[in-house]
Amino acid sequence: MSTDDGSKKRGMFARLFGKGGSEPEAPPPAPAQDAQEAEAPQRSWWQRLTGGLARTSQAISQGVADIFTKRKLDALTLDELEDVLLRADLGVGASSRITQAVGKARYDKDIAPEEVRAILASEVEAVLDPVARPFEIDETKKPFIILVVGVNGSGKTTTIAKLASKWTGEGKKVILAAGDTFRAAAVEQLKIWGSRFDSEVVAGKEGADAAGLAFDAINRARETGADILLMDTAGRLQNRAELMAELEKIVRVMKKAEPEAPHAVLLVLDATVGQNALQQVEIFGRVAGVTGLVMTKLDGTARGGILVAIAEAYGLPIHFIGVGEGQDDLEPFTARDFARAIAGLDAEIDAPEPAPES
Ligand SMILES: Nc1nc2c(ncn2[C@@H]2O[C@H](COP(=O)(O)OP(=O)(O)OP(=O)(O)O)[C@@H](O)[C@H]2O)c(=O)[nH]1
Repeated sequence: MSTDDGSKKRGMFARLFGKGGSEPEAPPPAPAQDAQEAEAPQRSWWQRLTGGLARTSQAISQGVADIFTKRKLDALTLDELEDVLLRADLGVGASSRITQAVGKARYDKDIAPEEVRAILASEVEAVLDPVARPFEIDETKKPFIILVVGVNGSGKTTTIAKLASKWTGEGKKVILAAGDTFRAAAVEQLKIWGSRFDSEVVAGKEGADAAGLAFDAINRARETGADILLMDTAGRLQNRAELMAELEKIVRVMKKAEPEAPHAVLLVLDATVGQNALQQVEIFGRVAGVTGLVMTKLDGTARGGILVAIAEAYGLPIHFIGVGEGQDDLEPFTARDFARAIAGLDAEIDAPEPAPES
């Protein structure tokens, strides 16, 4: 790992747990829950969500306002609307459907930008609703084994820390497996998190075989009666065949320890990579049998519509979204909130009934 990566990770660690400037080696002084409470943000989830999605919603709202203020709804304005939606990465299918729905509502008449945004929200919600699935842990499977995969820097380790913190807070016994065996610092970091959540961390030597580690971690989780095993993996580019073959091997070897393992495979996607995320879903899905998605860094992009394009293309469950680096910035995904947030609506306004066809 480069020094830059190291300081970036330490920065993330400090922000997550309020330990400004702490090195990974520092002894953990306070339980994560206390640190979290001490730092408890005053903002509600809705405020964090709308704040995180502000770049996307501003781009859409501004685009819609520029098109529809004092102009009639016609073929030209509809084309312009479709462009705004495509630029926000909503994808061809959703953008054209939304545009058609808006056209149907008021063709050749004036339409207020707010009405356009309300129609947009209801169309986006319809696409997302079938994929917005809470992440379920099957308690009959003990340990419940979760493999976390994704490209470098997508937010896997952060997501693991946030999930482990949440589940240990709910009284579950969680074991972490430091499958990023290439980076000593990643292993160190998981160990520190583990001590904060009172979770054992199974780690091998630097450069150890990640598949062997997965096998050991499953057995260790069994021996200790853990409820959940969260397995980190090294970041890998989806177009690097040898790294993807290694991931395949991890899954294969896991099945030797537990035929049904992994019970869940979470693909962590960085929203800022745009359309490349679609290819990641395709390839990780094929190699690792992804069961659900976590989309991070929606706060870092004006193209948060990518989530809609992914939902439409793959129909995979979306379990969590990340809208910031803080511990509270990862939340279960809900279609309605997301749709309203990117359309720049507040939570209460409902979409107008479409006008009857003439
Ligand atoms: N703004 C923002 N940053 C995030 C979010 N989630 C993660 N990050 C940051 O993204 C960076 C990379 O996150 P990691 O968790 O280290 O990513 P990783 O996938 O484990 O990376 P590798 O181990 O290199 O593969 C860190 O600086 C995190 O703080 C998010 O939702 N929003």
